[in-house]
Amino acid sequence: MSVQHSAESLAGSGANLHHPHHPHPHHLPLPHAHHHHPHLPHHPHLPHPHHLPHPQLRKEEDLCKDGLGYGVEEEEEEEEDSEEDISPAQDNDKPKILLMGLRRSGKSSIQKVVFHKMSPNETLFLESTNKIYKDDISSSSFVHFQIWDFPGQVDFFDPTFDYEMIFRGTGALIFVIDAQDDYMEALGRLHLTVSRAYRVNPDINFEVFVHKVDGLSDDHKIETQRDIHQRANDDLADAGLDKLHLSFYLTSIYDHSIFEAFSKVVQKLIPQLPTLENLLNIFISDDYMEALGRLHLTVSRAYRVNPDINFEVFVHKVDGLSDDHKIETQRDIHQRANDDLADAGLDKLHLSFYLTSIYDHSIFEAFSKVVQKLIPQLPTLENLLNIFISNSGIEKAFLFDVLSKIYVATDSSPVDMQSYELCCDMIDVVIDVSCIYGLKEDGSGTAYDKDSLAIIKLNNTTVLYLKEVTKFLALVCILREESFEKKGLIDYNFHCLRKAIHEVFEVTVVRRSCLDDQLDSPGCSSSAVKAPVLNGTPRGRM
Ligand SMILES: Nc1nc2c(ncn2[C@@H]2O[C@H](COP(=O)(O)OP(=O)(O)OP(=O)(O)O)[C@@H](O)[C@H]2O)c(=O)[nH]1
Repeated sequence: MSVQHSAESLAGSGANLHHPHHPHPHHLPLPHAHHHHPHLPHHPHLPHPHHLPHPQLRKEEDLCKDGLGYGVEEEEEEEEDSEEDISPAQDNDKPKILLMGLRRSGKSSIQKVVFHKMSPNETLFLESTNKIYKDDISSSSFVHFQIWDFPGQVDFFDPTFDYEMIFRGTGALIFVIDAQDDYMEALGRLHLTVSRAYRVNPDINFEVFVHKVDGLSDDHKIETQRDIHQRANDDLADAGLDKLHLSFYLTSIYDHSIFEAFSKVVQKLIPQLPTLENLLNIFISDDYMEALGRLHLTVSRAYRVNPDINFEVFVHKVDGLSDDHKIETQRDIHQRANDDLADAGLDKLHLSFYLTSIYDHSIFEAFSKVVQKLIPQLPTLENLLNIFISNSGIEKAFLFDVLSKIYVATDSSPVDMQSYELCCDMIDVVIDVSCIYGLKEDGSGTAYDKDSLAIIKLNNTTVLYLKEVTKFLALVCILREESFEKKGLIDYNFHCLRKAIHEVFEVTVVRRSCLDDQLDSPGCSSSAVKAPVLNGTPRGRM
């Protein structure tokens, strides 16, 4: 099928094309869509409830003396033993985190996404909270604490609302401000809330989440945070509360920022944190020490049997490390592994290192490089792509394996991660749309075939162009809008490129079938074959 996106329908989608780190807020789950992205990671710093039993949600004694709306949300999942768990003494042992802010600012969404595995899109259907909702995270998380989600319309002047009692046992107060809305009212409310809370308990950590920033441009985000920061602190200074410290975070449930912000809030409540950090450092180094021993054993043995193997080391799961820590870890592993090889007299054995994570594109990038080393036709493909782009006014061209999204070849200009990600996203969009709208009524047909073609114009005068090359490969290019005016030329050049790529692979087929014939003859060692079986061409024996 062919997927021809009109400029209008996708203009403005910009770089928001389903980036794994920035899923589009309105990207609702689509039926039959094949998403090849990794799902959003759960923040590495915070033990995530996914792996743990569902948190116990408890009904507790009403906080107000009568039913004026500040009672505790009743939960159907009440546990039998909840009575004994909810003794005030135990309550007091656990730090309490309050979630406050105006109505619809996103408090319940934050709590559900971070602690209850709710997908961000599902929060669109959350109903307004009208009672204080207490969520005990103790049974589901390493860190014991309670989150109290307040209804937006909480009224401090209501005599039935015992805010003194609440603030006395509070470790952190998170005030959520909707950055997509007019925030003047929220600022007034923030001031009222924190000043009252501070007078009752000056030890509370005051945390301000400038929330829903997914809807704002980068500049706008910074400007909003600066403005809110300034105004909130001015209000405090005017009230003589200069000592009251507010921390600010830009957050959104549609990316990692909410996990990151919550991690910081929780970390401040853990007195053992410095000790924990030290322990973790030791554990990490302990861990890879054993792995290094294993690596050495494996590669040295393999090398002795077949010195032609490419040895590729993935320093993996680096999403949990800071940038500095990543580099340092890679450097250290590199150094130690090579020292071990030198000690064993194996200086000639070359190891390549990659920092990888399944939660971003690094794993695809690394695999692309690994696979490229195994493609004997690579220099030819690279040359062909160079000729193609220079004659067609194209900035960057990738030859992608559609299924795995690894690129088997690209022109010789440097690869920047953003362009690569953009092209990966385009493949996902095309395959998703084809799966949903491109198959025949009876479900037959394939999402990717010889007619597959897509053109997406972004709002920054960039054009993405995808076209089928072989049954498994697609050409994905990035070009400027001006260059796209010569579409006829691009199409013609593409036609020549496609033909040339087919020829390259056909030659290989012929060579391989000769080789196979030789291998079939007795006395031939299969270790002579280094090139992998390639599905470069739709025809022939591969
Ligand atoms: N774009 C965007 N929308 C969000 C985000 N967080 C929450 N929302 C949306 O904001 C709306 C209100 O969210 P709620 O969590 O119900 O807000 P609340 O503060 O608990 O509201 P009350 O219970 O009335 O106090 C929902 O439609 C959410 O989908 C965010 O990070 N980005």
